[in-house]
Amino acid sequence: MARVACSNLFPALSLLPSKSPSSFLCTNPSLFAKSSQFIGVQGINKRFSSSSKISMSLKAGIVGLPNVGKSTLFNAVVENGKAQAANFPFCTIEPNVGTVAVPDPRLNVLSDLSKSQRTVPASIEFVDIAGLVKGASQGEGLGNKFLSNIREVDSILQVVRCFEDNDIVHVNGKVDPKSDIDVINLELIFSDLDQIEKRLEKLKKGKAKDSQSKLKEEAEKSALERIQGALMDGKPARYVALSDFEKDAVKHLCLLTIKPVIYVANVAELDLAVPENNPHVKEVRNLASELQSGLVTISAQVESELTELPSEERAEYLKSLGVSDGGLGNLIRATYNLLGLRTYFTSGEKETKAWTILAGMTAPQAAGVIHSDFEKGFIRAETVSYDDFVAAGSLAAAREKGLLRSEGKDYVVQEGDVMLFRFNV
Ligand SMILES: Nc1ncnc2c1ncn2[C@@H]1O[C@H](COP(=O)(O)OP(=O)(O)OP(=O)(O)O)[C@@H](O)[C@H]1O
Ligand SMILES: [Mg+2]
Repeated sequence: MARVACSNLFPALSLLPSKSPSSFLCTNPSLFAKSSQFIGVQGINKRFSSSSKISMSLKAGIVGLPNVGKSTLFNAVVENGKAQAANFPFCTIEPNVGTVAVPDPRLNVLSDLSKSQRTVPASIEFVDIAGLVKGASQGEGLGNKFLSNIREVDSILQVVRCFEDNDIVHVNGKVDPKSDIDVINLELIFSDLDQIEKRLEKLKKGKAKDSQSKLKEEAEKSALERIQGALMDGKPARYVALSDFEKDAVKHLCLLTIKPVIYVANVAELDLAVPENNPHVKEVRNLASELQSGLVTISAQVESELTELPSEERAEYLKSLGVSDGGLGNLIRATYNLLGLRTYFTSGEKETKAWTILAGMTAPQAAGVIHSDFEKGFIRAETVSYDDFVAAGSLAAAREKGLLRSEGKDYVVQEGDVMLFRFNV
């Protein structure tokens, strides 16, 4: 997998021209960015919530029992990741946070066609969280502190130990994915139940000031009662069908079991070529599908060793294990999709860049990801699909062939669109 240095994620900032023309056709958004306001990919979170009223942070939390390989995975996935990873439980206490570039082969194709000076991938954040043990919701191990770290992420990557190694301590004495998954899920359920109980107590007092708040409180109460029922049956909150209004009403609780999950089967290097030969992996696959969640098989150990090798030796090492790719790229992309994220591109001589949006965002909202002025002054978007861009060879050629569409403010941006925004400032 081609890895991209994280320093690429934060483009050099340039100043807005002091006298801006009233209408721009923007091929290079960073040219029009004010240095104090345009803060690269990381700034996206803020802009979504302020200008588009879409609350989004792009965090995926790495969760699991102690000593299963979470920090090892974090170090492999985050460029220059420096989390302490060692063979003893509760090695991690404070969470480690790092930015991860999302690999996307389309970027280099566009960049080559546009002869771009630089290429900037989309990114997400990974958070390496302390290990969880049975009883955490009652304060065992690192207990509630750990659970509050999970509350802050948007999706969960649950690392499940599938490698046998007598030298690596397993907190419950043996490798048993079903029991490990049950422990984690139960603790998350207990924590949610506790929170819901307290909240329902408060809601009973019914302190809503106006009819709108009253309606919202009623929706919250009804949703929480249904979720409580599911949790009592051992089912996560994400199983409960909620209307958009109800989802919004319960959002402030940041319930742990409402977050989407990917199970990460952490295997020994010898299992990487045919993971299904490992019965533990089969077990995790079955459980993941029962729990309506994704599965990615990876060897955190191999991935971390790969980062230590010079790039020319990496392919050789993977070949010796019978694979061409370790699966880290798959994990990052799966996480990106799990977060409900989509990509559109801008591509010109200066740069080709992948921009992150939420599925369903309109053209002005997508423009607002680049700069809030683009959203406020949005006029039209010139758009071509990735495939049409590649077939035509350039934006100019796509325009000549009539493949470039002029879209208005209601246009819902599609995955892989290559876009130019026309706007007033
Ligand atoms: N696939 C694997 N095969 C063999 N050993 C592994 C594998 N993955 C991780 N390990 C080893 O497991 C040990 C624990 O790893 P790590 O510190 O990453 O766990 P952790 O889940 O972060 O633990 P904690 O919860 O205590 O912070 C390390 O010695 C690491 O080298
Ligand atoms: Mg750790």
